[in-house]
Amino acid sequence: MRKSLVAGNWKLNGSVESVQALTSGVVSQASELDVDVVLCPVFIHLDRVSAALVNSNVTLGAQNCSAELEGAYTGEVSPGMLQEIGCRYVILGHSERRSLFSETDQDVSAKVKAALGAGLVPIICVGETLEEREQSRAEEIVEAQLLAALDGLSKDLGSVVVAYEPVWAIGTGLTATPEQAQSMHAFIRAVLTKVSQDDSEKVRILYGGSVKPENASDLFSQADIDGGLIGGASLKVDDFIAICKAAG
Ligand SMILES: O=C(CO)COP(=O)(O)O
Repeated sequence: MRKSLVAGNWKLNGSVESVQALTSGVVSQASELDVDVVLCPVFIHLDRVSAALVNSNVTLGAQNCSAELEGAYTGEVSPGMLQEIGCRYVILGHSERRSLFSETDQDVSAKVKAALGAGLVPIICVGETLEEREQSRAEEIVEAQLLAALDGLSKDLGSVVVAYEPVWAIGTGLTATPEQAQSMHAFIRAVLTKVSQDDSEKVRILYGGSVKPENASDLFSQADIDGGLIGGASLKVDDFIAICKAAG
């Protein structure tokens, strides 16, 4: 039985004040939740949020990391540094990083390996664009992204989380229907079986893309949807908690 996981990807949002308020709002309501809850602020707020999560059942994640471990890499943050300040998770391969910052499948693969090496759980994001879906290439694209990210990692499959985020559903208000999402999640699980027969059933596959309190229950009731990666709605305490409750 997979425990549900709901992660809030705060993206490039938040001031010192708003991040403190959001964190304490989530922590105060999270104690009753029977799901793994993860908050992913920007790098410079990680330390502050980490301190606020001590003695709570909420865990910390980063939105990206370097594939490099240390050295002359100006502006980078290594997975070991994230682990040291309290991160357990790191989002990798988000479509915004792929499309806006030119991250390739090879970059994602190197980051996944580095994250696992530092003891972090990578949340590996995959998803097709609208054009790719309309060309009936959604499964082909998702399979290629997934196999590249997991290349050589069959022994580590039990230590990763996958997030299916159709690019056309991110921040658009358009959500995949529960049936569309379940169909892709079942396909992803079949691809994971090719990576490791033994561990594919252990992997939590999150759905992301315009998840809201109104659509969360229908999505999370699907057999292969094990929680969500939440953008906009994770910036409002009540909406985020309602989504976490729907996953519980
Ligand atoms: O990109 C997302 C989470 O990583 C989804 O964002 P929205 O929930 O705002 O659509």
